[in-house]
Amino acid sequence: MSDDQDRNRDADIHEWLSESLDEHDDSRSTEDPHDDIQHAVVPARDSLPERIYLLPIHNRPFFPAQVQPLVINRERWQETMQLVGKTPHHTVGLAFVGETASEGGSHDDFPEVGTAVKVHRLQGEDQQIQFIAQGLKRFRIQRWLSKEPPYLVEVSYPREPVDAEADEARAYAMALINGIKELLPINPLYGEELKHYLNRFSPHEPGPLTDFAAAITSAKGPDLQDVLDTLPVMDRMQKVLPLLRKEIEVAQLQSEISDQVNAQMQERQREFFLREQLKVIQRELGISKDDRENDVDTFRDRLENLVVPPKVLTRIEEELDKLSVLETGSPEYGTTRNYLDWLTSMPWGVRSQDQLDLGHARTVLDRDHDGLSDVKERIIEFLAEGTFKGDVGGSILLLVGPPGVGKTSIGRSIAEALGREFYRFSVGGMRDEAEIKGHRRTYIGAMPGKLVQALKEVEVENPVIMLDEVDKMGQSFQGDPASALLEVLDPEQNVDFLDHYLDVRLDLSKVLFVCTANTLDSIPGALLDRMEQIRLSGYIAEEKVAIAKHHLWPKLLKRDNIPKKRINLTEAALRHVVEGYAREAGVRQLEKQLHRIVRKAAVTLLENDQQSVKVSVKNLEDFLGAPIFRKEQVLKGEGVVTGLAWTSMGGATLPIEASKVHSLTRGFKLTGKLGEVMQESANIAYSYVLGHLAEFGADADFFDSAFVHLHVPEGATPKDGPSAGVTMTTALLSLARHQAIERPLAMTGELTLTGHVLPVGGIREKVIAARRSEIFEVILPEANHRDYDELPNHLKEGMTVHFAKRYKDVAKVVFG
Ligand SMILES: Nc1ncnc2c1ncn2[C@@H]1O[C@H](COP(=O)(O)OP(=O)(O)OP(=O)(O)O)[C@@H](O)[C@H]1O
Repeated sequence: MSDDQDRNRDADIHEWLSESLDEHDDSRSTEDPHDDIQHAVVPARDSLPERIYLLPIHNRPFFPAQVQPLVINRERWQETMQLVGKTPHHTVGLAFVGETASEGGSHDDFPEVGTAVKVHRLQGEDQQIQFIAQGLKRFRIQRWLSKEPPYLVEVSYPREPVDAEADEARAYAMALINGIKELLPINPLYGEELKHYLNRFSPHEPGPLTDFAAAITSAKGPDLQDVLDTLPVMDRMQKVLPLLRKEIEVAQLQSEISDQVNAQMQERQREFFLREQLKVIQRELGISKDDRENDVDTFRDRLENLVVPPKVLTRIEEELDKLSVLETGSPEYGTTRNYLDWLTSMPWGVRSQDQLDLGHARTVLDRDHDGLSDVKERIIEFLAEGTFKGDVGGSILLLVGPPGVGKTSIGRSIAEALGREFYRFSVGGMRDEAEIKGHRRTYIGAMPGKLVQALKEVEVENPVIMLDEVDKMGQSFQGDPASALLEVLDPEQNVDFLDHYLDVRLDLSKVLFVCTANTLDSIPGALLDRMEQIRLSGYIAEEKVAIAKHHLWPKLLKRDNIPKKRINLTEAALRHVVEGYAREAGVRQLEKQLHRIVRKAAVTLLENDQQSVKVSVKNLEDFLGAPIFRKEQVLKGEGVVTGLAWTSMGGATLPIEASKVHSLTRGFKLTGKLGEVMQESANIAYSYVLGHLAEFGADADFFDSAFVHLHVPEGATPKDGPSAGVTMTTALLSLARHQAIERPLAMTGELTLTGHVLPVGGIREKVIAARRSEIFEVILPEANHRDYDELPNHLKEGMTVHFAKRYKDVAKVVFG
């Protein structure tokens, strides 16, 4: 309501009040329809009028001993009250019509007996009229003068006889007073006011006392009307006393209940007070209680969207309980908080949807990788299988190959093709089982293992996790590496993987594990059995050129934010880089050399303020210096033969030199850091050649007076394996026959003492290595024929391959 409205309303009431209460003396002049009646209302002898207007009341009767504010409906009773205001005595009759009577009521609802009250402090409030009613006397309706509102009646004020022995009446009166006094302390509602009234009543005048007692009970309306109706005071007291007693009982019961409630309230207040005090103390000590609340809130919030297994949930609740009793500053608090942090950071039940779309997978793989068609095909097959199974989880892929051939990059592409998160860590350097399985929480600074860390990071249960260098793990591992890795990788075991720190079971079975290794030799058999091997064997020059052109070079330029056209690397120059500076199986070295070119070119651009720089075969050495590899590096001469080796770094050409040191004594000496197996095969070669000199066209007694030295460069690189048998034999024979091998030719194969050539591993890598060294003629064991046939065409193209069953097949190719 606006202020204006407020003021209007006040003015309204004012007008009405002044009209009704103050100016009643002039009221004769008004045109009130009840004027004639009003004239009839004249004060009774003891100032009680014989004609009074009636107001119906609904809750309970009003007693003559009461003084109480009343509220009535303005619209209905305004007129009545105006008329009352115009009377000299300001008296109105209140009569109890019952709760069910309608607001206006009908004259039938009115009882015979009511109470005349004096109207004080009349006020208007919106819909209501408020006044203070001061009870005067019982009246009995004698005659109805107006049966419509404003109701007007003629009344009498009956006598109220005591009708009893004085003592008896006094006894009742005392009982009433005592009862009222009893109520006082119990029910604060009556309080001071009541005490005040009590002083005014005396046992000698029991009528008002009885009415007052009735009025303060919460008895029902009709019971109270009965009291009002009862004129003989003795009878009335007999009716009121039980009502009062009942009131006392109720009040006592109420006070008991409220005592209990109060006690609880007090306890709560006390707790609140203590907590507040604690906060103050904690604040002073620099520990805030809010930290704990924040922590608990954070942990609970995290659980909201997770599907936490019941056992884990129980553990979390236990730990939260623990947290609530620990000092926030204490080390235990820190440990528990940390633990809860991990427990609630696991992606319980959160999985990404696999995108099993072969077309998309092919696009991703082709976009990121040149060549590797067979590898890509294997991965597509693997994904196709997953499409049928509906899930690729539970498999372990193993990418084997030399460094820098794109194993990591393939792993990433698999994750991207599937739409999964990717996480990679190396197990190569790992010393301790705890790095995989976590420390027990009892250790200071305990941490969960890598797998738990991975899941926290990726926030899903089904990422692609790449474990690098699984072949290098065993070497310095405390505990059993195979069993630790199996626990992680094996679908049978990893369903409920137990990290020592987390100490609750974790399901790793939805993870797609991709391992990488350079060789298979040091991978425990139990593990190898469960892995799907995919081999990346290294690149030939053409592939490297393509990779450099399409991937490495653009990537490097982009990384340094150099526009493509400002450094122009010719294709011929690129080929030179591949052949002269980066001959390893992978492309890391190549990438490094290209990076050098970019760096140097950038300097040239800036220093000479040039728009662009051209890198061609002519000026390549300005950027990279002299080539590291030269064609003439392939050793030649009597007793020198090129072998083919296969190491974890990929395939390699391996020159073997045999030399006659002197002719004083017969003897045989080996150098070149040869492993045991290789030394044995050297001895076999020596024995074999010694026994077959004549057969292969050499002096039968050549070795009788020859101290022979066999060396395998480079001397610092450890070498082992039987596959150089054929090569060493050929080197010795070349020495004995005094015949150098003039053409580029490489060979591999194990030799038995009886001259059989046995199959060897790594045919693919070896062929690649030969091509890289620009050797296009090779001798391979006949038993490896199939391996060679399975090679992709671009590797076989332009190659001359001889397959040898026995050594004499080799000798025939080499010496004719
Ligand atoms: N076939 C390819 N096509 C395009 N880029 C390639 C290819 N092979 C390798 N690369 C790039 O060569 C670099 C080295 O590859 P990556 O790191 O994947 O090798 P890796 O086999 O994992 O090596 P390591 O065993 O040393 O970890 C990467 O930048 C990669 O993108």
